[in-house]
Amino acid sequence: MPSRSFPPNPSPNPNPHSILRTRVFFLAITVSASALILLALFFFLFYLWYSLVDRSRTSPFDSSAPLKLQRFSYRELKSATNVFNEANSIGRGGSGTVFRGILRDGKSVAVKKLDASSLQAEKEFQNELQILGGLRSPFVVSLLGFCIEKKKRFLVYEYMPNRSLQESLFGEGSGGLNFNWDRRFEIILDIARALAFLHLECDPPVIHGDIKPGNVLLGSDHRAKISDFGLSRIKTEGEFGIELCSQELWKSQELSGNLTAVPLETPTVATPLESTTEVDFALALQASSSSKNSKIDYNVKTFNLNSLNLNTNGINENDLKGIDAKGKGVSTMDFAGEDWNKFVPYDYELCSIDHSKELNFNASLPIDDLMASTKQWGKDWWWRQDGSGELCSKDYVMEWIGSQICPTNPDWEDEKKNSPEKTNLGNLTQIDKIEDEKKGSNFEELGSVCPKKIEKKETRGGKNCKKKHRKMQEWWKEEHLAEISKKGSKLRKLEAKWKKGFKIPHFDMGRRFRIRKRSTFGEENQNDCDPNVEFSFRKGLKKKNKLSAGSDMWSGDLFSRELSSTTSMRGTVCYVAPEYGGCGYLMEKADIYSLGVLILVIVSGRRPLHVLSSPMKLEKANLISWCRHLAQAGNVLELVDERLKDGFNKDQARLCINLALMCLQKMPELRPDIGEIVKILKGEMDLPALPFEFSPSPPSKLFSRSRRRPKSDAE
Ligand SMILES: Nc1ncnc2c1ncn2[C@@H]1O[C@H](COP(=O)(O)OP(=O)(O)OP(=O)(O)O)[C@@H](O)[C@H]1O
Repeated sequence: MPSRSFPPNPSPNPNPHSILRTRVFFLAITVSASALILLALFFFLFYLWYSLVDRSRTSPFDSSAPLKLQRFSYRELKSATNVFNEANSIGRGGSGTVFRGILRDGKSVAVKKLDASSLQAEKEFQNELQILGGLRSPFVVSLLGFCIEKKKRFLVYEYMPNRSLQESLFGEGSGGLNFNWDRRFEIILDIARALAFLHLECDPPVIHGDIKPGNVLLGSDHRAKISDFGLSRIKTEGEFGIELCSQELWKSQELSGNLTAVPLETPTVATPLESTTEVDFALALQASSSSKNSKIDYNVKTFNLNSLNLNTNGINENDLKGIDAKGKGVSTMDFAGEDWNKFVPYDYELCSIDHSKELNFNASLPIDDLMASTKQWGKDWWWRQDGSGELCSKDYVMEWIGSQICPTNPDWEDEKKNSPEKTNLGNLTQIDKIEDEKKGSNFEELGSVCPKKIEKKETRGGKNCKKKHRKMQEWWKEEHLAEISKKGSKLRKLEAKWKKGFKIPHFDMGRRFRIRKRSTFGEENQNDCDPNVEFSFRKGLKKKNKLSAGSDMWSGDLFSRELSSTTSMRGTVCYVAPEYGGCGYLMEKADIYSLGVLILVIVSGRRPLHVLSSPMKLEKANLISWCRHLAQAGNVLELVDERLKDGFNKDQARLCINLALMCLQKMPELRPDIGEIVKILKGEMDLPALPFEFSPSPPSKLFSRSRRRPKSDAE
């Protein structure tokens, strides 16, 4: 029988070779899969990094731009400016002196020599390099380069032969007369285009933060470019300061019972306000015509110099000694939480507190008490500044008048003799005359000399002084404070609570700011935090006066020019938006507010705050509130510069003024954005309807609050 063959049994012990092969196979798959995953991950991370870097390369952080800045040698700048010869000095700002220079290749440049050992200067230097250094636009002054020589810092700009708008409008031998309407309109459009570039074309957007005539420079063709990015900042992603800010305003309005029905979601395009309850028009006027003088200084983005590619730039790192490694050395603020009681929360109501109390008080006081009360007023200044950042331009005028009401003031007496009209009035401010006669005088002197003279006068004619003082106060009350003197008990309670340390919830997460007056580099005087220390803007003036001799020393704009350069100041008084400082966020709409003021200044040829020689004219002291009154009266064209006579385009002028009013709205959301502004100016878009408070026929109830003289009296 044939034997049955069976298939061979599989070996009970697997072939070790095949096992090895299988293992190697799986290992290879695992390794290659891991490698692939790692590669993919690496690629993803690289892509992420690249896209981030690439994004940061977009304007204004074009990484190549700062590198394009030329590093000048000190020697080169010395020879260009003839060793910084005074004769070549073309201007003086808050942080340094500007010289005209001619480079070896014959090119004209403006060389800004920043004040050594000044934090303000250091901050400006960093900001200009970081922000302006990366910007290229026909509407922005170009930064050509810089120079670092030990502690000295220089910035080199393209030269603008027609200097600043400030000088063109208000400077000695001002070209104001030759500044025709078309040129003014073009300048307004250029400034709007410049802001459009900053807000809309730059990614991330740049907020200038200090739009004013001094920062608008004119080229040989009188086309305008904006300059001075010392206070500017880059808007970082996810910022929503405006909404928060408005919420704060909303809250404060609710608190004071002055409700205006503007939902927080209100679209950016301005719409007429509807009133649900009675609108406190006087308060609105007061608050919106107020100026900001914030001492808060944490918001300005400072540039970390370490982030500069020092090697590429050839900057010696040793040159940068003295700068905080994190770029924070330039910050003047100390967010001290321990001194909360010293700080007051932000509220517009501060500005609307009845000043007549102080006035009445002063009027009935003997002279020495008068001085004491002035001191008291000074304290007020402190707490108004501190935290709230809110100062009213009327307050400035008030304080100024306070210092002027001194019968021994020779200018005042002289002027009285010279002018029968003024003699009758007996108590007029004479800035116009002083402007001519007192150039170079120190504003502080008036404040300090006057009280000394008062002492003498007390024996000679204290009665006289009191009488004049009272007259002045009565007049002032009648003319300017009547509308704000009728505050309800709510407001007074609020004021009382306020002084006791009552705090309104603040959106800035409880941060309060310790304000330090800066003296020299790295040196701060903590005593200045004492709220009992009298803060007067005169201090800033005195400090500044030593350095600068402005033709507008005695003008209304003296406030803005001088204060702008006061240490730890943000923005320029009269130009700075009401929300700036108190809320802490500087947003695009703050620039829009400043643009609104600037438009009015250009159209009217007046400074935003300008005390003139007669009380009738004093009604026009505050350009913004005067403009609002004209709008209510339906006569905005009265604001147009008299020097233009009839040589202006009425439609354009009306458009500009109404547009400015839109920009000057208290609520940032209600202000148009810069894209709309450019379109409106170009005639590509209609101006939205003006809010009802600017319309020619507001409810009669609102008018009843003001005892203002009829327009015919105005001149
Ligand atoms: N590029 C420039 N070309 C011509 N003149 C210039 C240039 N830059 C500045 N100036 C002149 O120098 C003056 C001072 O300029 P600067 O920027 O230092 O100060 P400011 O902007 O007027 O004041 P602040 O710095 O206090 O805001 C200007 O008003 C202008 O007349």
